[in-house]
Amino acid sequence: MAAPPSSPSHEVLLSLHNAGVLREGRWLVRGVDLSVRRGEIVTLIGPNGSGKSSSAKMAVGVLHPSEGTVQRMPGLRVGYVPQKLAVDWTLPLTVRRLMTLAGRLDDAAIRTALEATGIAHLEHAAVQHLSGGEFQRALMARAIACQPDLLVLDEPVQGVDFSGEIALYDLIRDIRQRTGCGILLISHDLHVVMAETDTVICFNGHVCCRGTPQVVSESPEYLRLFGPRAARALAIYQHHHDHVHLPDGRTQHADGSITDHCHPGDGHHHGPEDGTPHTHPHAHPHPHPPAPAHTPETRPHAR
Ligand SMILES: Nc1ncnc2c1ncn2[C@@H]1O[C@H](COP(=O)(O)OP(=O)(O)OP(=O)(O)O)[C@@H](O)[C@H]1O
Repeated sequence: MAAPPSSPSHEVLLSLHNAGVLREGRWLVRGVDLSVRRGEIVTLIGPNGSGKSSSAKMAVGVLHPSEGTVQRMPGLRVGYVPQKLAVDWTLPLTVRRLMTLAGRLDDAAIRTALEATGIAHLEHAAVQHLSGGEFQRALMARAIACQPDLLVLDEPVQGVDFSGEIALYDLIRDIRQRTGCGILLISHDLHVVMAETDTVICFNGHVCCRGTPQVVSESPEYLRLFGPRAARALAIYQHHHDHVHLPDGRTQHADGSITDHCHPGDGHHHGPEDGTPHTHPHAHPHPHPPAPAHTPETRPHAR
């Protein structure tokens, strides 16, 4: 693996060009352009059902694009933490066994990954008895054990309380720092965008907008919504877009027209979806009305 870079390199690990998935006549997501370089953290945000997981699945090859292309660096090693894992919870399963389900790993690789994720003491623990945060660490250990070039993490903080969330983001930052891998991170909560994120891409059935995160502590609105504790560790980004997502899921364009879907090629957009601000009446401090911060009770759990 390459030496850890201090900033993202120019080596592109993965890129999606105008990629989309069509199922039973419906586009799950469409018009996705994104790339991840070695050492770069790219975070996908957006509301439920906006196409983040479908895009990640295209990236790792679980879903094949119905249109567009997905290119991976030859020989790319990918570590993937899916949003859902099909595990039979009635069968005894240790952390060690969980790590080797997907393929052989030698003892040293297992130990190193467990130590890096802070759960070496849980190697022989039953997965069923792990806390939410421990389980996410076990999944992370599994993903990094093969020394991936690219880590794809689909909502890695689900089922984890606030301080656990911060600890997991610290861990992700450390992994990037130590190994220099690229990271594609998915979150549907605006407030969990990592400060270390190089690029944030906002989905809403398509790539809605993208940009660089900005420190949330500078945003009074964000502070009011999520509180100063969140602002200390996390970041937000400024973006511009040329359309409004209506509550019923339709899209109102800058020309006033309303369509069921929104796609870069549908003739309604006035600027490229490449970070260049579109013709736009106003800039939003955040991509969409943010979802309320999860409480432990409302947060979806890994199991
Ligand atoms: N295999 C599938 N077949 C049919 N529809 C699907 C399939 N997978 C996902 N969908 C639909 O595609 C849309 C996008 O789903 P996706 O899981 O990509 O969204 P997401 O942004 O990751 O959402 P969340 O934040 O809730 O995880 C959703 O409406 C979902 O119901």
